[in-house]
Amino acid sequence: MLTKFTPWRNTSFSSLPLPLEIATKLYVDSTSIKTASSDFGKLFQETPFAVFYPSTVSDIVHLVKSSYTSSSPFKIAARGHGHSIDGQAMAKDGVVVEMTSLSGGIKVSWSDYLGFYADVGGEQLWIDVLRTTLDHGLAPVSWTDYLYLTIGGTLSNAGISGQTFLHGPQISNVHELDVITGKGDFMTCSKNMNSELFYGVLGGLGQFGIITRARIVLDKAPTRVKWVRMIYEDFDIFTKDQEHLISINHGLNYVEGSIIMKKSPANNWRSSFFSILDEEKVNSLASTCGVVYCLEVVKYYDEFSVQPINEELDDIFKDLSFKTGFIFKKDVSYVDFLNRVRIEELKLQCKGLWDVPHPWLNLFVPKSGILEFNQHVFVDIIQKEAKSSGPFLVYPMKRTRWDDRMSATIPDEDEDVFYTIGLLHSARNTEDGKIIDDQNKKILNVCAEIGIEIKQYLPRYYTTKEEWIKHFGAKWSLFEERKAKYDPKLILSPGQRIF
Ligand SMILES: Cc1cc2nc3c(=O)[nH]c(=O)nc-3n(C[C@H](O)[C@H](O)[C@H](O)COP(=O)(O)OP(=O)(O)OC[C@H]3O[C@@H](n4cnc5c(N)ncnc54)[C@H](O)[C@@H]3O)c2cc1C
Repeated sequence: MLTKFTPWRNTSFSSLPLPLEIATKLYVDSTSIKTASSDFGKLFQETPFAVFYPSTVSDIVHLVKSSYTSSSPFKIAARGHGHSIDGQAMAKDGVVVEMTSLSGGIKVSWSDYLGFYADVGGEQLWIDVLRTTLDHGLAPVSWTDYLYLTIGGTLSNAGISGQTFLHGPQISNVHELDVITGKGDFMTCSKNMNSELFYGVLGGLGQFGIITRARIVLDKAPTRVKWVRMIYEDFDIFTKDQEHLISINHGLNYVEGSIIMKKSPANNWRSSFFSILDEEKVNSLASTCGVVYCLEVVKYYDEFSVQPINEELDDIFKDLSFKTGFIFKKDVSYVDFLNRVRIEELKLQCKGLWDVPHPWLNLFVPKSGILEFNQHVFVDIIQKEAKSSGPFLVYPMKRTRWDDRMSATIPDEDEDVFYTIGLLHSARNTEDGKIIDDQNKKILNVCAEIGIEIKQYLPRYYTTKEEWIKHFGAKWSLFEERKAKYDPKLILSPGQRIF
């Protein structure tokens, strides 16, 4: 049965014939609209016409088909956990699909061909994937630092963390996807089936379809981790050691790094790793030096294993050149390590400091430009201007772990190594947020002036089509072709502001 959904605000919807079961899942109440008009960034607002709460995947198929077949198609944005920075999951005057109202579940299986894998609803949070797979002694291999993000949200970008150098980003660890295209077609895709859609969607910023299921690679889960941080005074030596660590076989499971300076102390909302005394020691060195660099590594192990884990680590660390006396070790459960940011989030939430503006800048920097980046950005801008306490991340990854057929873009350079930078600012208020945003733009300009060919990760500062074309580089024409094929009416993920 068809019904006319009669909205109170937008006449373009009033003539839309929607099946009754779809119309009744569209909400225009102030709470739904307010949530869908805002995100983690707290910098940007865009009001949708309605919010859609699907119960099934076919509800979304009907919704997208209704838009696609309409003479005046409306925009549709899948919203995962809304942890974007400025409106990427919003749809001005369109419909926001609250993916988390689905319950696609998490199912662990095994096949001769794939080994262990999990079929996971696109709306699921990574923390729930972790908990469910651990019940089977298994876990995904590639993570983000924070686990309260959805499968669909991170696979639309890349999904990176300290494991990326070893396993590639999360998009490199997917066997298969179910996707609803911008025409409302439900398609299963993989490397061997509808492969163009598969590669397009992974890192595709939501432009080609809505992910409703992902088949994710699993491996045996460890139970514990050795978690170690080392301090460096010299950026060149710090990055050489990082690159050495990601080059050795059978070495570490996780390699990251960060910048510590007076205004950006050793403990921050990413984790309270250091004890009070150790933190004082590191912060005091940072005050003296102006800026120091913190290498962060992890080695997984099993509590019942006979493997001599400490000796193994000592063997790896003997080749490193961190400052003598500045190595700090912890031994924690695998879950506590992976879920480390949540612990800090809850503390900040109690103090009212989590729901504040987050003018983040995430970049991929070619290896050839990383030393200059340190001088011109970390030292000359971040340290001198001291506008926020960060945290500020810097760690290397390997090009060979990324699949160039996917939409995600990384720096164009022959070197296998490139760096990820995360300037994860929190601002006290909107005014501060704007000041930090201006600093981010200055950083982008400085990189352009000195010729560092960066790529924005979680891109948010492109305002023209030319900038997007430059961002995708050689991939742009394929990106455009895929858009014309899978979302010809430009319905999906308008908040990315590409088309
Ligand atoms: C505290 C914090 C820590 C973070 N740490 C990391 C990190 O370590 N590594 C990392 O890589 N990223 C990290 N991020 C960034 C994060 O991965 C992205 O912002 C991601 O998009 C957020 O997921 P979400 O579910 O909130 O997506 P949303 O913000 O809801 O959506 C993001 C984009 O994906 C689209 N989308 C959402 N669901 C789907 C779907 N099912 N199908 C198709 N498109 C969809 C949306 O339309 C939108 O364009 C972090 C973010 C936060 C807030």
